[in-house]
Amino acid sequence: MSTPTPSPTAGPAGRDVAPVLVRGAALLGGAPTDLLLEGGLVARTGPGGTLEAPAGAEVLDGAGLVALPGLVDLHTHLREPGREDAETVRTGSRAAALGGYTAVHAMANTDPVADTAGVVEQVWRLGREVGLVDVHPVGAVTVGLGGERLAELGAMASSAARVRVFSDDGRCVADPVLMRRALEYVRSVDGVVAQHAQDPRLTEGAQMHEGVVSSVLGLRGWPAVAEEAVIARDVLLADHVGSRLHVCHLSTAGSVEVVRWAKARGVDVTAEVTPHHLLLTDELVRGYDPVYKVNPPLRTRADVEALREAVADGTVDVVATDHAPHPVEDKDCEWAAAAMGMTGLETALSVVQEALVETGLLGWADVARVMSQAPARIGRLGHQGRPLEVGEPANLVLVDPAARRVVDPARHATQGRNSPFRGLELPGAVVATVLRGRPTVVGGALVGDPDEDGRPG
Ligand SMILES: NC(=O)N[C@@H](CC(=O)O)C(=O)O
Repeated sequence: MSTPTPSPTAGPAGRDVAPVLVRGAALLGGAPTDLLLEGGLVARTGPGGTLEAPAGAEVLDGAGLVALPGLVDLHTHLREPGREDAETVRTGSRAAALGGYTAVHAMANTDPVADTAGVVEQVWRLGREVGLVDVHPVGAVTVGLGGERLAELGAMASSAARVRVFSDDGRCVADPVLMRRALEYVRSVDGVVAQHAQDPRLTEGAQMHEGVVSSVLGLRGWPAVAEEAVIARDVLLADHVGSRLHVCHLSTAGSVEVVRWAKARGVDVTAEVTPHHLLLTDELVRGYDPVYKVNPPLRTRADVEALREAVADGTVDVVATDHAPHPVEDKDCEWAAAAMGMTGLETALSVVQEALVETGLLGWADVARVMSQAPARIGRLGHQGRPLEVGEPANLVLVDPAARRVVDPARHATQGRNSPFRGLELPGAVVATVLRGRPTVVGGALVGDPDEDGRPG
């Protein structure tokens, strides 16, 4: 048994919460197991139906449910500070808990940009105040995401927020010299640069994937090579300077090939794919509905198949949401004017079940690997993504794999209504989420989440 690293965001949940007995949930999809959670930790485990509930314990019936470690998102846009009309740390945290997450990485493209210790500490503190998930701010690589000067990476790393993931996401760190310096710099704090791989010159004015559909629609295309060329450059740079690189939202079959080649060569690179790139294709753009407008764009069926295979064979390490909520007025407009981005926190697990579990590509233990363990390891979160064993932090999600539901964004906790899965029937439902021994979601609904007026949720 290893000792978990103390959590930098160990909030109010923990020692002072009542014990919880999870009864008979299939651990990682395996045998029914009882889990007694006490003092924020897994205190005891046993075969299903063998553990007694201590006095005052809350009992969660796990019959028919799968228990996984709490999900960790490596790529969430929470919009606060600056675009609280799109999302806040509170509304995004609610969506995350309902989606089965116990930690999220909040991207830096806020206003002001999270490029100083002050801004990352503000976001981190807001996350603690809400207390539904651990909010780990991502620090910008360059000042103002401007791509010209390195931001205060060291100050953000040594701040209370303990930033380990740095990204200009939404923009690419296009300058190779800056990218090289950033890679060299993060090494000293055991950090990682998460690159949004998009050559800006090859994608000027691009509106969708460059291919048959873009030619038919007459929309400016976004060639696959604009992503693949940057990934190829960056894995070579990371190799050259001996640093850790993470590639955000891989979207093409060619990107998979480049990452596979780099891993075979021993480059310290990890990669993520989004749920939408595992399920949807550019054919959907034919209706000009901006709900399908996203960066990187939806690609072809062949790309979707390659991405699924890449998750199955470990070339892609992580499924990350790229949850990007936008106000209705920024999405309900003509295609060319619409903002790019899709919500994802409340549907990610269901999409992964649909695209990867029901297709036989992943088992539940693999889902735990790509949605919890690997993202926690990449973000250096010692207290998340841990096995559900005695002495480990009690972060977990209970999923009902037999449930089916039609996605209705109006019922989502995120402020964003821009779900590309709306109207689709998807498998699986999050029944309960537990953060450090305290249930945040029970029966598919939030518990103990005070609203803006302080009333219990
Ligand atoms: N993924 C998206 O389509 N949008 C992201 C940033 C981005 O453009 O990557 C957002 O912040 O809205």
